Amino acid sequence: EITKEQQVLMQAILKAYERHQIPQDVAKRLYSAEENFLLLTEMATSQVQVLVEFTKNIPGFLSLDHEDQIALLKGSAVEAMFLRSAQVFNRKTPAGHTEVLEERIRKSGISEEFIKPMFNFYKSIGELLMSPEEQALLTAVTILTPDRPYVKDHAAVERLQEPMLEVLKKLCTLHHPHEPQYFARLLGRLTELRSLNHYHAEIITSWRVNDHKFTPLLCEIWDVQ
Ligand SMILES: Cc1cccc(C)c1-c1noc(C(C)C)c1COc1ccc(-c2ccc3cc(C(=O)O)ncc3c2)cc1
Repeated sequence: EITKEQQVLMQAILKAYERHQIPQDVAKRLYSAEENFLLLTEMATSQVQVLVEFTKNIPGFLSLDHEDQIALLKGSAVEAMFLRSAQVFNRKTPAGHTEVLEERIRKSGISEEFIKPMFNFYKSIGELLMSPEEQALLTAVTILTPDRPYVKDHAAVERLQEPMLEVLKKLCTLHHPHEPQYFARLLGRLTELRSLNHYHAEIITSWRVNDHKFTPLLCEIWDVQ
């Protein structure tokens, strides 16, 4: 049977225990727009590094004209990163991971008018339920887009992109036998990506107006500063 003094001791301990919760704002700390921007900048910079390595492994890419290689990378970086970050949003990882990324993008100083089309795109990519092969090929097809600004030898880029499109088309038929339109839907996403490019250029400008700093690699690939 618990004695009186044991009761008193227990109450004192319980009271002290309940008091030592960390303050709710720290527990649920919503990162400031500044902190979110810095983390996203770090993610984008590392993503560009990974993207360059991926691109160098696309068969034939390194035999393209060197200036065209740069033009293709600069012209496709944002689109490739939308595709890559979209996989993260739609991957069934423990909820925390995707929520954090979504939360940080929503609270990084991007104006509402751009957030809507961005997340519509993320949702439309998620609905496609692409296989890893389709994701990789779609990214390669995006990078090998012949009509990027400043590309001189269009034909050489087309010769690399065509076999990718052929394989992608076959994969779509294999993976989605009941959806003959699946390949067309995939290519439709590439059109949506182009429009996001324009939005993104405005997002960059508005960040710069608010004196946000980018890393040297991002300045180089996005022609800022
Ligand atoms: C905000 C925005 C949206 C879309 C495209 C761009 C460039 C921007 C954009 N525009 O500007 C910025 C910075 C400079 C503020 C960004 C931020 O870009 C990114 C690019 C990639 C990623 C990202 C995040 C998690 C990943 C996890 C994994 C993995 O677990 O396997 N893999 C790759 C991952 C890549 C996040 C933000």
